[in-house]
Amino acid sequence: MLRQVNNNLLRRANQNPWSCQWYCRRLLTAGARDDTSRIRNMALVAHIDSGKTTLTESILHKSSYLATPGSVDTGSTTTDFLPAERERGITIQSASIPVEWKDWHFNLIDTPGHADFGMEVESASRVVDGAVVLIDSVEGVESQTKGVWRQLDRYNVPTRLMFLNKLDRPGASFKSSLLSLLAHRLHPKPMALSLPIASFSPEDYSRAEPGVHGLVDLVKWEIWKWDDHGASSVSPLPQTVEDICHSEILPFDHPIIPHLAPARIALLENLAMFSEGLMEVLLDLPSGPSSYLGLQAADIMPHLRKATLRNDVLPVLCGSAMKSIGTEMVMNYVGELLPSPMDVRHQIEAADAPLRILAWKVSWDKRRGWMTFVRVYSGTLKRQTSIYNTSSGQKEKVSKVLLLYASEAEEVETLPFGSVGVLLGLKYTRTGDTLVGGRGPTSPKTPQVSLRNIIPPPAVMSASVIPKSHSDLDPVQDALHALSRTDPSVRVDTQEGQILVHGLGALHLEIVEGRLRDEWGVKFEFGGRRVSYREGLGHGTSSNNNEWTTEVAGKPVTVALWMAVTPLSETEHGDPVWDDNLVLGPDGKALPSPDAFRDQQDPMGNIARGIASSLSNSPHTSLAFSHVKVHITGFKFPQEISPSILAGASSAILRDRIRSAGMGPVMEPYIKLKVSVNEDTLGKVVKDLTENGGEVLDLASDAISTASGEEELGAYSTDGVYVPPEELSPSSASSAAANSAVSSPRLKRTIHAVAPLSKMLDYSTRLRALSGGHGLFEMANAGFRTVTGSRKMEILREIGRA
Ligand SMILES: Nc1nc2c(ncn2[C@@H]2O[C@H](COP(=O)(O)OP(=O)(O)OP(=O)(O)O)[C@@H](O)[C@H]2O)c(=O)[nH]1
Repeated sequence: MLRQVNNNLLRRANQNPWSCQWYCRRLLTAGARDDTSRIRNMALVAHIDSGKTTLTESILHKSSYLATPGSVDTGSTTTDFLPAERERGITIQSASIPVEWKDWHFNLIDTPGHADFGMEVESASRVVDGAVVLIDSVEGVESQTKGVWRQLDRYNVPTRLMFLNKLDRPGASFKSSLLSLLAHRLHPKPMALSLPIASFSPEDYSRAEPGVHGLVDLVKWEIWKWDDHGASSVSPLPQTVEDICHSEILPFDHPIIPHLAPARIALLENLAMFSEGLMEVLLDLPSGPSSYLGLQAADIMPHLRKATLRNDVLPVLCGSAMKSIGTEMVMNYVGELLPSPMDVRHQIEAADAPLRILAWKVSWDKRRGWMTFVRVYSGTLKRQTSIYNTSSGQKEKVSKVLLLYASEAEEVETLPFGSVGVLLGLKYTRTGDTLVGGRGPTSPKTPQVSLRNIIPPPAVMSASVIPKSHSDLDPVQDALHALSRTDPSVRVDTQEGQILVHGLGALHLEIVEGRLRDEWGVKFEFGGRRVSYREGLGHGTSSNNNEWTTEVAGKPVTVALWMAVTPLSETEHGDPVWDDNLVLGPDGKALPSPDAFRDQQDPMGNIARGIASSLSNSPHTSLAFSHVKVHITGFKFPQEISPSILAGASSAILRDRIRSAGMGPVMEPYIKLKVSVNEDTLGKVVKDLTENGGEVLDLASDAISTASGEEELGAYSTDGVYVPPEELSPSSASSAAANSAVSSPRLKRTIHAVAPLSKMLDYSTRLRALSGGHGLFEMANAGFRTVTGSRKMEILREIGRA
């Protein structure tokens, strides 16, 4: 097997851009991925444009995969290889890439930051064991930072490292970024492991130029310096402040020197709060700061690792991905602190257990056909084996197993437990399916429990797809079917003879349109875009009917289903699994989505299917429902009932209840907006927002000004010292904004607002006109809101129901 790997590597090494250095390293570490304790399955996640792809390029460069890092700005990156990604300079699909670094094998997934491609973050979050979350140090925590943070929570990925990126930018602030983690309640104990050094040249640091040229690693007690080409050098720091002043490492009067010892002492003492072992070590040290400075990293790291894995602390690193400053430190700490598959308790997971894998992404490649990205949760997957899809109930044959280096691939014989790879040859598998070894459900060797599914976020926009001619209908439908297999957040249905494609936003639909044309080559027109509205439960008295009878083979069959159907209360939240409704079983617990019931005979699964069908289509408006709570309290049906009759009866009973309650409120999707304009056009932009149903939430430029009520929280500041809560004031946070205002020729203002998505579809054109071309904006989904009476009439007219 090793020889085959080596031949592949040798062939690849002769091709661009695979460097010889990388080839040598791969030869030495080809076995690393077989040692599960050395695998780190991790994702880079963040708000749009925080620098994930740039950091990925820098990691690929530092790990010798690339001779020089590519750039998002010139469309030359490895992971953003789709034409649409290169043209727009944004990531659209997540790309996984294996990285060999020191003793570790990382499976790194670069994810998109734009909320329209949230499905990609959803599926990446499902299969990783840890994540690096980036923030732009000028902006601090942004709306989608919180979005991806919640996605990681949802898939139970507690172990994260934070990377404060873009410290080279004017207006960047390490301290404000650190404080914004607390202000937005991302984590109560962010712990800075490194400190930035703006400059080593006395002329520059005396003028306090912005930028970053070096970092101090507070754990390893060493100093990193980078030259203008991103090459690094590292030196140990002396154990006394006096020796640091007399060393050549830093100019003797460098302003950071007085902060170094307090920062390390604070780090150790704060960490000791979560580790009795480290507390004992510190108590045994002779008194005086030099004993703290002399403590070896090997004595600290096990405590830091445990505290990180338990999520007691959030390790924070910093640098500039564009200048490759801090990249090696991120890679070192990913290896040292993030969990291996063996550190995480997934459902049933072991190397010697029967094979169980999860398909977390499916994509189509003209050359290779269907490519299924999988993670092995137990056992070992071999090439040319038959596997069984517990979700679709179909057998599949694996023809090839690949490790994918973005668009390049290396063929391997096996994928061991805990690893991530790509399978060729699977014909039916969709994102979220569980695949197992063995011959099928009847075989005792086939594991019966499915892995947790991946849930697409709710669609907020749709467009009609009109085939150019009758002969184009089938190819268009096949292409849409294939596209929704690769991207489950694209949903397709037919309403009144029209094909509708639903997506997560305007950009998402634009990309869908481009992919249908370019990748599948089908001929069609895209009709007008429409936001997806929802209906809520009517306020009338609903019938108490809980029975439904039909005839089977001439005999009556009666199904009874008792349930309470109410709107969600103010304090209740919809479940994304149920498209923002809440469905509870007889035990009062949330019912899983119908897809989660793998056994077709399971009565609860068939009832769930019926409920889902009624909630997806209102008898009054044909809109899907939102914010409805269905609590099933009991059921009765003949034992030999067919699954489809039970599902149909459940659907009919709920539909009857909904119909009798009358038509409910109509809801429409809202978006959060962040608009940045010059001061002189602020008035016009705000007026336009309010005229279009928007609500301005904040005109201050930094999100931290909302940090009220953070009484019990504090943070570790630039010098690593704990900042008490009283210092978490708007003024301490606004220094970054003030800096940028001073260095900017015209005063910029940032507007935070919410607005109905339907009124913002042409916002880029509108804003360009209003701001004289100087405005910038970002959008993120803000959920569904009930509309007023007049707007309801407008919507009903738009959808042809009034
Ligand atoms: N000054 C500076 N610019 C950076 C840095 N990192 C990234 N950028 C720039 O920020 C922009 C966005 O960078 P990307 O790497 O595409 O960000 P991303 O988070 O991958 O973007 P999406 O995947 O589209 O969300 C590009 O213009 C980069 O050149 C940095 O450290 N410093």
